[in-house]
Amino acid sequence: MDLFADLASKVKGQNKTLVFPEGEDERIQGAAVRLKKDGLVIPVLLGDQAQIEANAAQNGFDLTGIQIIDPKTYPADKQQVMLDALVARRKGKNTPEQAAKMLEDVSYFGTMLVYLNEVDGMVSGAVHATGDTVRPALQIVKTKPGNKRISGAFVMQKGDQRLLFADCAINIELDAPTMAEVAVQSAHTAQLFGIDPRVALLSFSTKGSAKGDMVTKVAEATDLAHELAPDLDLDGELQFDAAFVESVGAKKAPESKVAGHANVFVFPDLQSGNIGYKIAQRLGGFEAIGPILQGLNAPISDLSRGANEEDVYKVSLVTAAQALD
Ligand SMILES: CC(C)(COP(=O)(O)OP(=O)(O)OC[C@H]1O[C@@H](n2cnc3c(N)ncnc32)[C@H](O)[C@@H]1OP(=O)(O)O)[C@@H](O)C(=O)NCCC(=O)NCCS
Ligand SMILES: CC(=O)OP(=O)(O)O
Repeated sequence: MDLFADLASKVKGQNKTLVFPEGEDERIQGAAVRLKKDGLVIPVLLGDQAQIEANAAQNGFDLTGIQIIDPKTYPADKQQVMLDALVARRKGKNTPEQAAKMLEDVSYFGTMLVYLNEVDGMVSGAVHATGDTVRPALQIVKTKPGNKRISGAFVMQKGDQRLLFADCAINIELDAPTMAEVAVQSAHTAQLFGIDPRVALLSFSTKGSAKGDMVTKVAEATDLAHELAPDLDLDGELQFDAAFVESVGAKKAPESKVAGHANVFVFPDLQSGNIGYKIAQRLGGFEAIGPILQGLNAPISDLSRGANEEDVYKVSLVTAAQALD
């Protein structure tokens, strides 16, 4: 079954509520209207109510039945609960005055709605940069038990081909333990999307063909990932061609079970990960779904600012499906 048909059948009728802190945006409004109409998600638009309604009217969207939360008119008792919870969560790190200021930012307000279980999840980032979207989640929701760092993956899809790339969104520099953790998280995410994971830890070197600290890091990360998940099909350090192309894998890493057959690609830093997924998307014709946040303790998803309405719709389906777990 098609990936999104599968996700849609899982979330349909489950009444998962997602907050969209960029409620004024046309792409968000268009996706919200469709998600509601299709019975897949209960959308909540967060933002300036008058602006949301004016933009919807201008763009021809009927928001009847879609809840709008305007922080300015949010009930005073609920505002107080939110502030108290944020102050308690950020104790020792932010003052009450700073917490009150943080709540003026819709990304923090939306994240607190998730944290307080007012909604099941959040989708944002069509307007805000990734750092501003995910920082509140890192500070408030934090990592799932057993995870030290969160990371961001993309499911890359073209025809029947489905691959997973990570970390393309979060960790700017990865040390070996973080890269190992991303490898294991990515294998888990791949399984959620019907990919039987064969994980390659990428480098500009294959099995010692080049030397240097960068290469050593990836080799160490591979050993650590093996320790974390001994049963996983996983190998490194591999160049992309050795990981992906069977004939090249056979030449460069003949002993490897993964080389030439990898479908989960773990990049050694964010420069290569973010550039890599955008090249596959814009030159390679792959659809890029994500970034899907891995290791976070609640379903919160970032979008690329280059996202269109369809991307918002699809990332919302992924987020609603994560909320079923
Ligand atoms: C994710 C990011 C915003 C965090 O940066 P930051 O706010 O400077 O991070 P800080 O080191 O100040 O940490 C802020 C909090 O987040 C936590 N944190 C940061 N990175 C984390 C990670 N990968 N996993 C889990 N927690 C993390 C810190 O522990 C800290 O928590 P605390 O305040 O409770 O102590 C930053 O790494 C970033 O900008 N990454 C690149 C995003 C990007 O532009 N991607 C490309 C487009 S998708
Ligand atoms: C994921 C990503 O690259 O996001 P943006 O395009 O918003 O920077």
